[in-house]
Amino acid sequence: MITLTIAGSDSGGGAGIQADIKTFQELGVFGTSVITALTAQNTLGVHGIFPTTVQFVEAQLKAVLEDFNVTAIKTGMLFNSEIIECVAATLKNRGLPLIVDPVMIAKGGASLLQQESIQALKNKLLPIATVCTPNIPEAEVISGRSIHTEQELFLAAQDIISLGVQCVVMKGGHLAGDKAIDAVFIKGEVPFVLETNRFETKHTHGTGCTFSAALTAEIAKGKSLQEAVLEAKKFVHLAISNPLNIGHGFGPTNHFVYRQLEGKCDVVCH
Ligand SMILES: Nc1ncnc2c1ncn2[C@@H]1O[C@H](COP(=O)(O)OP(=O)(O)OP(=O)(O)O)[C@@H](O)[C@H]1O
Ligand SMILES: Cc1ncc(COP(=O)(O)O)c(N)n1
Repeated sequence: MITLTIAGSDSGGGAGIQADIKTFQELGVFGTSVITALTAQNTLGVHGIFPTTVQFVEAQLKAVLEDFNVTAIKTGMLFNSEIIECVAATLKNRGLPLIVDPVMIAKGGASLLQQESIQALKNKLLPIATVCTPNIPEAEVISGRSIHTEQELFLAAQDIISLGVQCVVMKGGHLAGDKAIDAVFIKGEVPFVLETNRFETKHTHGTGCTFSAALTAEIAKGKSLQEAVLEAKKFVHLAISNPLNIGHGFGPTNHFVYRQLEGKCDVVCH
């Protein structure tokens, strides 16, 4: 199986392209990449961003797609509307599963998507996406709705589905409480929730990238959306709850442990 990630490079290795490729590797799929920006980044923050030109994003896309039989694609940091439009135009009509992680702001506060690009994300990329995996602040920006109640969460998910997405995973990692709860909405099906204990740690750099990369790998292997989100939740939970404790700030998660523990992890699904 061959997967493609279209995202930014994280020199610190915890998020972005590096997190995606490590996750692909651990889940037994071959990862290819299109780099949309270089970031000078470590566990203390983003110290600089050097975006790729749209021409070179296009060249990378062409090189990968011409040669490899890619089975699933994910996007992460896309940085500007030119890059979003180029990615959308290239992937349109290819009929490949597309997982869009609508990365907007890094945990340390750096902007990874220019404000004026939200419209391109909504109008060009999400209409061709299979799955969208926003956290709550990202879901609020996309839906234009503030989310404080279950009803508002449901309505925001419906708004995103109405853009053309088949499945929305609302990630609850940033919410308070002793559980880490994600709500899964699949078009035409009853929504469900995936729940684990919340692990108390500051080492959650790249959790969203890791989750969406695991989801992409499982979809590439032919799993159903339900099976793929469950496996991705297990992967990210094990990665968070077995921290590596590296770096001086908000450290990366542990991409090795899933295979060591043969994916054994308690996730409640209801
Ligand atoms: N402390 C935690 N313990 C257990 N699971 C967690 C914790 N924090 C996040 N998760 C899980 O990690 C996954 C990613 O969620 P999160 O909300 O952190 O995404 P994100 O905000 O997009 O991440 P990022 O900040 O890396 O972009 C979800 O399945 C979420 O429930
Ligand atoms: C290149 C890149 N992509 C994504 C993130 C988001 O991850 P986080 O929110 O954990 O900082 C990041 N920091 N850098």
